[in-house]
Amino acid sequence: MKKIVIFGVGLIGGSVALALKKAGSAAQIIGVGRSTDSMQSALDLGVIDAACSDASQALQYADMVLIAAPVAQTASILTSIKPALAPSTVITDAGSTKSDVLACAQEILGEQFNQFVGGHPIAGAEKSGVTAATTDLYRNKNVVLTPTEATNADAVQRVRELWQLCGASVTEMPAATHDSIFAAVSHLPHLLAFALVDDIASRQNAEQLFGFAASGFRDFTRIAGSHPEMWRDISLANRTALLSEITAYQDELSRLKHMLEQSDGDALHTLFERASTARNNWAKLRDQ
Ligand SMILES: NC(=O)c1ccc[n+]([C@@H]2O[C@H](COP(=O)([O-])OP(=O)(O)OC[C@H]3O[C@@H](n4cnc5c(N)ncnc54)[C@H](O)[C@@H]3O)[C@@H](O)[C@H]2O)c1
Ligand SMILES: O=C(O)C(=O)C[C@]1(C(=O)O)C=C[C@@H](O)C=C1
Repeated sequence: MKKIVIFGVGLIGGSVALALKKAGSAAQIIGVGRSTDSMQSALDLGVIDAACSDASQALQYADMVLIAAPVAQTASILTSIKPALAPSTVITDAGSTKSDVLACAQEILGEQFNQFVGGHPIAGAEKSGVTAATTDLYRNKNVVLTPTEATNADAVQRVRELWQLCGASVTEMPAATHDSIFAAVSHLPHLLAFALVDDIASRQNAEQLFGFAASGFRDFTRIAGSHPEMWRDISLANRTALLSEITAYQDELSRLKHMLEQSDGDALHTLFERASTARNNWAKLRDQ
């Protein structure tokens, strides 16, 4: 790869750039951003080789385009790319939702939709911006690709190689499967953390409550410090799957509430034991 253009040089896009540099890739890395300040930071930190404010100019001789901006920005970015998109350029993205991104790519790219490979690195943080980017963010992490029947196999292979160069393992699945999985294990947990912190913060004695909150609260709510725009976009894009997950969680809470109302210690113990075993098994497998 000789040239990659990254739209959105924040935590995710910046970490791809740093990982490519660490892997010794000779690719020229061009950043296209929304704010001149963040592009200047990306240049100052040596994350990108050059910043460009004109999409057509940035795309000249590009082998690959990576969109790493909030998912609701996908349409305007693809629209800006389309007039200058050569048949040999592969476009991919890092968005946390996939059905919306693919629908948007199909509509905007038309016949060139076969050059688009949906992607999602399953790695991140509650921090955002290029200053949070790290070289090893993707090392030993999963990346999901969501090619369709229309997707060019060579394009998929090139995106696979990009993430492998960043140290990740690549899996493929349909976009709808992706969105239902991540509604359950990523999007719902973020909403729960935001909701809990918002509830505590809006109480009259919030200062007192926060004053005594400790590591349990910190672990449960770390992700409530995440980027509001990013999570607004994810929530709306994956609204249907997320609504089902909220209902399932409300049902579980209702069962728990009933056990408490009945002072049913056996039922509570059984539930906690089941959850504790599942959580510990998951952590063991993950840390292997
Ligand atoms: N943060 C995570 O944990 C995580 C993990 C996996 C995937 N993602 C996905 O990756 C994408 C980027 O997230 P992030 O955490 O890097 O966010 P970020 O806020 O750190 O970076 C996003 C960057 O995109 C820029 N941007 C916004 N609109 C743009 C536009 N129209 N054109 C060009 N640049 C634009 C912003 O200025 C910012 O620099 C999102 O789609 C998110 O869903 C995030
Ligand atoms: O570690 C975090 O802070 C994250 O939220 C990362 C996380 C997640 O695991 O839910 C968040 C969103 C992404 O799309 C992928 C990963």
